[in-house]
Order: sequence, then structure tokens, then C-alpha cells
Amino acid sequence: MSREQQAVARARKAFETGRSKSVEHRIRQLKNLQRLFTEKQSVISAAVKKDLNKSEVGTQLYETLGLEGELNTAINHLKEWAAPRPVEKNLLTISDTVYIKPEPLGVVLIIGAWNYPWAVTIQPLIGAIAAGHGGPAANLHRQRALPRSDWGVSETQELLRQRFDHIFYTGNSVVGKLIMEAAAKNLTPVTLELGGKSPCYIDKNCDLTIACRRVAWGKYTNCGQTCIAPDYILCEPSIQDRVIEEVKKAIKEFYTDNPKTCPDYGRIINQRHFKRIMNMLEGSTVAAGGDNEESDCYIAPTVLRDVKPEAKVMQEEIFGPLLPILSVSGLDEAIKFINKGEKPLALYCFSSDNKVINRMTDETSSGGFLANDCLVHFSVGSLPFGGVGNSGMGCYHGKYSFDQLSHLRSCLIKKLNMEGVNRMRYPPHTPKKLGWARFFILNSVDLGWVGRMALLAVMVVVAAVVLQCTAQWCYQSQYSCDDTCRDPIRWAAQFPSCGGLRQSPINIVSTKVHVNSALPPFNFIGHTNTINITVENKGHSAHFALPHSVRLTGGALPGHYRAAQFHFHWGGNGRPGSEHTIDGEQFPMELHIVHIKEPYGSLAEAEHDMAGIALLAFLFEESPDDNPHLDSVIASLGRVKNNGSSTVIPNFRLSDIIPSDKDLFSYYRYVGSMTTPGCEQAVAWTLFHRTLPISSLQLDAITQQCRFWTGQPMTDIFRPTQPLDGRVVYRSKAGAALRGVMHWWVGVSSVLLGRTGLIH
Ligand SMILES: NC(=O)C1=CN([C@@H]2O[C@H](COP(=O)(O)OP(=O)(O)OC[C@H]3O[C@@H](n4cnc5c(N)ncnc54)[C@H](O)[C@@H]3O)[C@@H](O)[C@H]2O)C=CC1
Ligand SMILES: CC(C)=CCC/C(C)=C/CC/C(C)=C/C(=O)O
Repeated sequence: MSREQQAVARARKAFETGRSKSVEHRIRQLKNLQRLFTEKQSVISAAVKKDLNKSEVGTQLYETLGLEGELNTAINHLKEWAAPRPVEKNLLTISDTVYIKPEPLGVVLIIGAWNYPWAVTIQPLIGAIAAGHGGPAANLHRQRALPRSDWGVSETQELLRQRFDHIFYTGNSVVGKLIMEAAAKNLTPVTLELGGKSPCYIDKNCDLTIACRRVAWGKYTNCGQTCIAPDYILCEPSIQDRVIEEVKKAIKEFYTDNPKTCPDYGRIINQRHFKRIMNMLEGSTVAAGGDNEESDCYIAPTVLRDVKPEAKVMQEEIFGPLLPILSVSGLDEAIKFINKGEKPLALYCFSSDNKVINRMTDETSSGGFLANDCLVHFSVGSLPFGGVGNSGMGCYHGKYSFDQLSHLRSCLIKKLNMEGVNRMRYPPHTPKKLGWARFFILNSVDLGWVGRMALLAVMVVVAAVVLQCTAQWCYQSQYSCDDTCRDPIRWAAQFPSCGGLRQSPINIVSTKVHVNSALPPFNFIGHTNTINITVENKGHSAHFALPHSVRLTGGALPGHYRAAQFHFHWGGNGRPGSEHTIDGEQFPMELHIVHIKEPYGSLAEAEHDMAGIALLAFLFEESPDDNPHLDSVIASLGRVKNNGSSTVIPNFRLSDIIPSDKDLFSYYRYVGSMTTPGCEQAVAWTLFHRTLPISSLQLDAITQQCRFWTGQPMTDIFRPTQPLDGRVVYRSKAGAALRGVMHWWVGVSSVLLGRTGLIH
């Protein structure tokens, strides 16, 4: 086994122990690394001094200071970074637990360059430890420093033959491609922090002294061997001389008249690079600097003027202290020039004019963009640092390092209930299910603070929608409606009252009814008033709303009642559709007029009272002729074909469709329920003997016009008859005395309450 294989095996074994997954362990490791920079600062600085002639202060300022900041950030935020991250949900997943769980990938190989040897290796290492990796194999390629731990090109090549879970590479683009090729063999993800030529546009509209000082600092720091150093200047010819003068002034200010002896001026890493940089001078005019000494790897801060795009120095990243100036006619040409090249790692623009800065950002692309300064974006831990295109892929710093080296695992934890909602995605697929799926999937729930505020409201909407999809009831005729709705025999599963012992409708066996002389005629109030009524398709039937002025007393009802609405139950295609049957006979249609006991304001309030709702029912019988009083009703149904649609019938009189109270003295009475969910057992039923006429043509017209909420034709809208369960059906006797009324009702109530008491 090679040294490299052993190192990788050790790292993998360490990872497989699972120790590195604990956040406490990661924080301990990061604190150990923190100690390295306090305890070994002078050793670190001395090593970098040997390599690059960086001063101790320079090493701290440009390398270790940033690392200390990164360590503090990681230690302080790790718990938060590593914690599961709840995400926005859609309506389909609102009741699930949906989150991102950051997980370590495994073993990470970090390959760094020599120019900032600590920054470019330890900074990704901080991310790797924070993300919970085992023992990352850091390859520190430094020529003179720490020789025994130095692994160079051949060791890196051997490492690349091993399998890793991520490779984080910093260096040039040519080697970057080799890294990616090696990684591809194992489909290992890569982060490539590469370089390239970072342009610097100086607009004539800016303070050139300040601009040139900042450019000079960015260029000559570390002797130009900085990945994000401004590679060359683009400016108009009119300002070139001033730019040269100002850069020269800054060089003198920073590095004295003799940079060679200045402790803050660095050296080229080796003679190979020295020769490479010196070769680039060929064909260009030196405007400042140019002095050099090969044995000392010294090249003075140098400015080149009137440089042509074809010049040698413009063919590759300089990575040394040469600053070429190229002429452009203005911003347009600068943008064109930049866009002709590869996408740079950094792009700099100096201008006092925001429009210039905005155009430069809008019309170009680069890893990072900095206006009116150089390099400092590297030190902002909250900004992702990385290239684009030829300057690299992936990014790091702060939380970005953690994320870059983590697997952001998508987790969705569902419960095994709520199966009804899932039906929209199970075959058979139908356009209706697709409609629901669109609604549930495309409506997201933002759980930000605003979202949290709105969550309650959303839950209500969702509950309503879920109910509609999972608990929506339907008539038997609709039952094929994607199997999401409940037909009458399953209403009770969702609406428990529907399984009660006082349910309606019933079959009335005429020979078993109890004739009761205490059931007097009714007293209709407002039935002859001319009113405008609103008709609405409610999805299961059409409701005709009645005003409060229509009222009802008498009929042995225990109080005064006001009308709420009337509706019809019908069949279809010649089939009968009444709800109640008499001696087993079903009638073509049935009219229900719903009344609420006073002082209740709504059905919901009335449903707690056993006689809170008074329902007057009329059966229709087929007649040879049309019933002209039904014309306006039939016409209005044609205007409310679809669920939710409504219309108005003007000048309507209830007395036109039902006989006057004088003619309605004969009726059946029993206590029961509403005939649609929730089947509230709060109804005093009155079914009149007197039937209403309707022709078969009218019946056809009624049953063929409307559609259910499911879109199907609204036919056979009746609930099958329910067991009597011991209840008594009474029949009124014409001419009954009014004084027996309360006595009758009290009698009925006590019988029912007694039964209810037995049941519970
Ligand atoms: N984007 C960024 O953050 C940074 C980018 N850079 C870029 O790096 C470049 C300068 O560094 P380099 O000269 O590349 O540094 P380098 O010569 O130190 O190479 C970088 C790493 O690649 C390894 N390597 C080199 N040749 C290899 C090969 N054939 N096979 C396998 N491994 C190999 C080296 O051992 C070293 O660890 C510049 O282009 C600079 O812009 C440098 C620092 C930071
Ligand atoms: C404000 C301040 C001290 C900023 C430091 C900017 C700087 C010189 C960063 C160096 C970045 C770096 C490590 C580049 C590289 O790898 O080439």
C-alpha cells in the first residue's frame, strides 16, 4: 500500500467510526485548529517568509487573520448550520415534515496552491471539519516550508487515483481539468477554485489617485501572486499617463523607492515562475519598474503601457507583479473586451458613476465583482467565493464552505394517514385529479415569518380543500367521481350524525301511521309576497334563498319559524327522485322548504334543538300538462348550471308553487334529520298529502340542466330512505283543535329523549 493509499484508508476508517458526525466533536476539532494559529503563529509566518518573503504581519493580515475569522464563524454557527433546515412546503406536503438535513459526504481531498498556502488549504479544511468529515488529506505543496509533510505533484497524482467523496482543488485551470478527469472516474464531486485574468476597468470619471492606490495594492500584494489580483487595466488613452503616474506614486508609498529591500514586498515562488513572468514582458513597453534579479526571484512592481491585446502578457494569467494597461474607447469597448475572454474569477470597476458600475455588472459575468476596490471581497465571509466558467466551479467561505462540502439531503417524513389526498396521483389518472394536483402542488406555503403569520389562514384553506377532496360527500349517482367522495352509505364515516337513529328520509307505511288530531293546519306568513330570490348551484343541488319575511307557525311546531331556502330532489332520465316514499313508492320529485326556529340565526345554531328546523316537503306527481308556476324555477336552473353559479328570479311568490295553507291541512309528521351531510337530527318533518303537478317535459328540463361539483350531470339527487328505528309517524286529522298542540309536541319529545337516553 502506498503512503497515499494508507492516508486515504486512515481517513476513511476514521470517518466510518462516525465520531466526526457529532457536532461537539467537530467543534472540538475546530478549536484545536484555532489553537494552532495562536500557538504556532511564528512558525507559520517563518515558513511563509521563506517561500514568498511575506512579512509576519503580511502573513497574519492576508492569511491567518481570515482563517481565525472563519474558525470563529464556524464554531459559533455550526449548530445552526448542521441542524435540519425546514423548507417551504406546498399544500400537498403541508402536514408532513419537510426539511434538508446536511450530511457529511465522507472523505474529502483538499489540494491547495502555494501562493497563500494556509488560506487555500485550511479554509476549505475548516468547512470539511464543520461538515463532519473524517480525516481530510490536505496536500500542502510548499517548496521550502515544512519539507517533511510536503506532498507535491507526484503524491497528488497518486492521491487522485484513490476514491474520494469530494475533491476541493485550488490552482490553475489546466490542472483543474486533470482533477476533474480523475474525479470523473468515481463520479466524485469537485470544487475547482481556479484563476485566470481578472480585468480592471478604470473609468475617467473617478478619483484616479484613490483608484490607482487600490489597484496597486491589489496587484502587488504577494508580488502579484494572488488569484484575484487585477490582471490588467482597461482605460481610455486620455487617462493612461495619469494612471501610470498614480500607480507609480502608490508603489513608492507602499514599497519605497527600492521595493527589493522593502520587507512588505514579496518574491516570486521559484525560478520557473520567475522566467515565465519575465518572458511575458516581451513586446510590451515598460512604463514603471521592470528591475529584476533571478537569483532572488525578485521582479519589481512593474507597469506596462499601450499594451496590445495580442501581447504575450495578455495571453495567460500573469500571476506576477506586471500591470499592463490597455486602451479602450470607453465602457462599451471595455465590456466587449471582457466578454471576449474567459469568465474571470474577479472583475473590478472603478467609477464615480453608478450607471457605469451597473452596466458593468449587468453586462458581464465573473466569479466576483468589486467596484472601487480590489481583493477585499475575499475577506467577507458572508459572500460566496468562487469562480464561474474557466475560473472554477463551486464556492466556499463561511456557511458556503459548510454547504459546499455537505450533502444537502432532502427529507420528507409523512404519516400513513391522509390517504384521500393521495388519490389525486394514483391511477386511474383523470383531468379532474390533475386539476387537484395542480392546486395542491403549485400552491406553496412560505414558512418565513410572514408565512408563519399566515399559516393559520392557510391551514383553514387547506383543511377546506382537503375536506373537499377527501371528505366531500356525493350522491350514489356521482360515486365514480375519482373515488374521492363518499356516497350515502359512507356518509356516516365522515359525518357521524348520518349514522344516527333519527335519520331522514323515510318510507312512510300508510297503514302504520298514527292519526293525531293534535296536528293542526299551518299559518303561512309572507308566502304571497312578491320577492326577488337568489338561486345558487351548491354543487349537490340548487338552493333558492328565501327572505326572513317568509315565515311559518302552526302545524304543532313548538315556536315560530322563518324560511331559509327551498330546494328540490329529483331523479333523471325518467327515473323518480323523491326522497320520501309512501308505501315504497318513490315520486318523480320532492320540494323541501327549510325553516329555522326563531330566534336561531342559522342552521348551525338550530341543529342543537330537536325541532330547530322545520322542513315542509311536497311530493310531485307527473301531470299531462306543464305546471306553468314552475317555469321561472326551471329557467333559473338553466342559469346555474355549474357549481357556485347563481342567478336571481325576480318577482317570485312562494304561493305560486305551493298551495295556500288552507289547502294543506293534511300531512305526515315525524322527527328526523337533514337529508344531506351532516344529517343534523334537528328536524320536524312535515310531508303534505297534497302532491304538486309536473309534466315529464318539465322533469326532463329540470334534471338535465345542472352539474354537480364534480362536473357530472346533477341527476338522482336523493338520499335513500333510512330505517325508522322505532320512530312513530303521525298523520294529521283535518279540523284538529289547536289546544292539543303543545301536548303533542311534548309527547313526541319525551319519547325521543327517552330513546336517546337508552342509547347512550
Ligand atoms: N481560485 C482561487 O481561490 C485560487 C486560485 N489560484 C490559482 O492557482 C494558480 C496558481 O497556482 P498553481 O500554479 O496551479 O499552483 P500549484 O503549482 O501549487 O498547483 C496547485 C496544486 O495542484 C497540484 N498539481 C499541480 N500539477 C498537478 C498535476 N499535473 N497533477 C496533479 N496535481 C497537480 C499541486 O501539487 C498543488 O497542490 C493560478 O492560476 C491562481 O489564479 C491560486 C490561489 C487561489
Ligand atoms: C482586507 C484584507 C486584509 C483583505 C485580504 C485580501 C487578500 C489579499 C486576500 C488574499 C486572498 C487569497 C487567499 C487569494 C489567493 O488565494 O490567491
